[in-house]
Amino acid sequence: MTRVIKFTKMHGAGNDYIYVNTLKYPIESPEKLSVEWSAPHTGIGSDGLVLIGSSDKADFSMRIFNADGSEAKMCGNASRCIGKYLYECGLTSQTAVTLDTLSGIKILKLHVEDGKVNTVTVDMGRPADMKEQPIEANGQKFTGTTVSMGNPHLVIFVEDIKDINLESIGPKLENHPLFPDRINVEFAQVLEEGKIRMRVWERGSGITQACGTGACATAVAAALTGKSGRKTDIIMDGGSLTIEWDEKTDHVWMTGGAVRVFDGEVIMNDE
Ligand SMILES: N[C@@H](CCC[C@H](N)C(=O)O)C(=O)O
Repeated sequence: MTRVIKFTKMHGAGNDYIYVNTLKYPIESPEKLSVEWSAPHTGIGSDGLVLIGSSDKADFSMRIFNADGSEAKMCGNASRCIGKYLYECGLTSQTAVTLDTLSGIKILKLHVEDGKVNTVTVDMGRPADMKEQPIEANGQKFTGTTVSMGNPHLVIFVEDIKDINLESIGPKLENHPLFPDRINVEFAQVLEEGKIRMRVWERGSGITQACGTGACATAVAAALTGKSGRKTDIIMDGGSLTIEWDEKTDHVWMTGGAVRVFDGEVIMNDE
C-alpha cells in the first residue's frame, strides 16, 4: 500500500529538523525514519526528526529523534520551530502554548508580527546536575561543567575556540566512559561581557550549527563559573540565541528565531 506523509523542513539558528504533524500523518517507526530521512545524500537531509502530536497534559506534544535514530528528551531549537509551525499552520491562535516533552511541559511565548511568528521565547525550566567535570580525550585535559537541560551537556570553556578540532574530539567526549548515556558537548569562548561564542557536537547528530539546550547549558555554566552574568547571547555557527537564567525562579529562558524552509512529501511504500 502506498501512502503520503507530508513534512515541513524548519531550522532554528541553522539546527535543521524534519517536522511531521502526527495528528494528520501518524508515524510508526520514527527511529528508523529519522536515520533514513536525515541522511544528506540519500534522504531529505537534516539533524533529525521532530514529531508534533496531541497531549492530555498540554496543548501539544513534541518528540525529537537525532540523526542516528536515538530519542532525546528535549530540543530547544525544535520547540521554537514548533511554536511557529502551530501558529502559522492554524493549529493554534494562542500566543502562549504549552508543549509536552519527555523532560516536562515547556511554555512557548510566540512573538507575532503581521501574522508571522518572528521569534519565540521558551521557558526551558530549571537546569540540573551541574558539576565541575575534569576530563581527558585525545591526550588533552579539560575541565568542563555538566548541565542538564532535560538532556545532558558538557560545557568546556577555552581561550580560543578556533584551536578546537570538534570533528575529532566531539565523538570521543560524546562517548566517554564517564557518560554511559552519552552527552552533548559544547566548546565555548567568552568574547565580551554578555557574548559567548559556542560550537556544539550533538549526541546522536554530530556537529550541528546550533543547539538550543546547549546554548542554555553554556549560559548556565558561564554564570556558575563567573564568566558572565545571568543574561547572555550565545553565538553559534548558524545564529544566536539570547539566554536568561532568572535568579528568582531559577528558570532558564531562551529567545530566538525559527524559520520554515520548505514543505515536502514522502511517498511510503508500506509492506
Ligand atoms: N538540537 C537540540 C538538542 C537535540 C537533542 C540532543 N542531540 C540530545 O541527544 O540530547 C536543541 O536545540 O536543544
